[in-house]
Amino acid sequence: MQQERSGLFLWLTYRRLQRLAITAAMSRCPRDTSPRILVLRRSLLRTIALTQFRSSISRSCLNPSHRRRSAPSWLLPASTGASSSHSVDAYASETRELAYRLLELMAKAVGAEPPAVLLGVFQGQPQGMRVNYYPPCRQAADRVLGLSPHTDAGGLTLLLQMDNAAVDGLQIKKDGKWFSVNVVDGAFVVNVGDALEIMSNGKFTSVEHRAVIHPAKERISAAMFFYPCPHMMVGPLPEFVKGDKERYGSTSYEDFMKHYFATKLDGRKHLERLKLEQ
Ligand SMILES: O=C(O)CCC(=O)C(=O)O
Ligand SMILES: [Fe+2]
Repeated sequence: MQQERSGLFLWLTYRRLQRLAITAAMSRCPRDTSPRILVLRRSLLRTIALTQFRSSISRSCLNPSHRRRSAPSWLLPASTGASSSHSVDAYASETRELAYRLLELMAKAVGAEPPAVLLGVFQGQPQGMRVNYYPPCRQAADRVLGLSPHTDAGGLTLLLQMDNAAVDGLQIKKDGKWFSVNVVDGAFVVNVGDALEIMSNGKFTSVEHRAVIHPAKERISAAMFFYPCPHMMVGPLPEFVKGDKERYGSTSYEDFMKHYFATKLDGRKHLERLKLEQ
C-alpha cells in the first residue's frame, strides 16, 4: 500500500513537473533570439574544434533560506524575465519535493536507519538548474560531442530530456562501453552524483555520462541538481557503513568541489581520488 502510494505520488508529480519544465526551459533556452544569447552561440561556433557543441544556461534555484544570495537578474532574458522566473521557481520547488521523497525512499531501500538521514543532508540546501541546448551538427558522433564525459558532483540530479523531437543524446558508460539512454515519455532520468556515492559508501553509484549530438536535429535537456550542505564534511555516513568498511575518505565540501572543477569534466577521475584501497 505504502509502495503504491509512493508510485502514484511520483507519477502525478512527474506529470505536473513536465509541464512546468517545458515552460521554464522554452522561455530560457538559447533558441531565444536575445542579443546576449546570440553572442554566446557565435563564440561557441568559433570554438567548435574544442569538441563540445552546446550552449547552456545555469541558474541557482535557492531554497528560501538562501534567498539573500539569490540569482542575479541578468541571468534572465529581459523580455521573458518575470514569467520565466516564475516558472523556474515553481519547477525548482516542485522538483525539490520530488528529490526529497526520492532520497528518503533510496535510504529506506538500502536499509539505512533512520531513512530521513539523507534528507537531513540535502533539505534546505542549494539547488541549481541547467538548461542545455545542443544544436544539430553534421560532424556528430566521431569528432564533436555535446557534453564531455563526466559525473555530476552533488547528490541527486533530475534530468528531463525534452521529448518533442524524440532525439536521444544522453549516454552512460557501463563496463567501458557507452549506452544510449532513450527518451521515455513520462520519465525523469535520476542521476546519483559523486557526493551521494561517497555518503552512501558506494551503495549508490555516480554514473559517468555524456551527451552526443544529432546531425540534423536539435536537442534540449534540463538538469536540476541537488547539493548537500556546503559546510559539511563529504564522507561515508555511518548509517550507510554499518559493519562494512569505509570505502571513501572524507574531505571538506569546499575541497571536494574545488577538485571537481579542477578535473574539468574528466569521467570518474574526481571520484576515484577519494576511493580507499580495499
Ligand atoms: O543533456 C544531457 O542529457 C546531459 C546533461 C548533463 O549531464 C548535465 O547537464 O550535467
Ligand atoms: Fe551531468
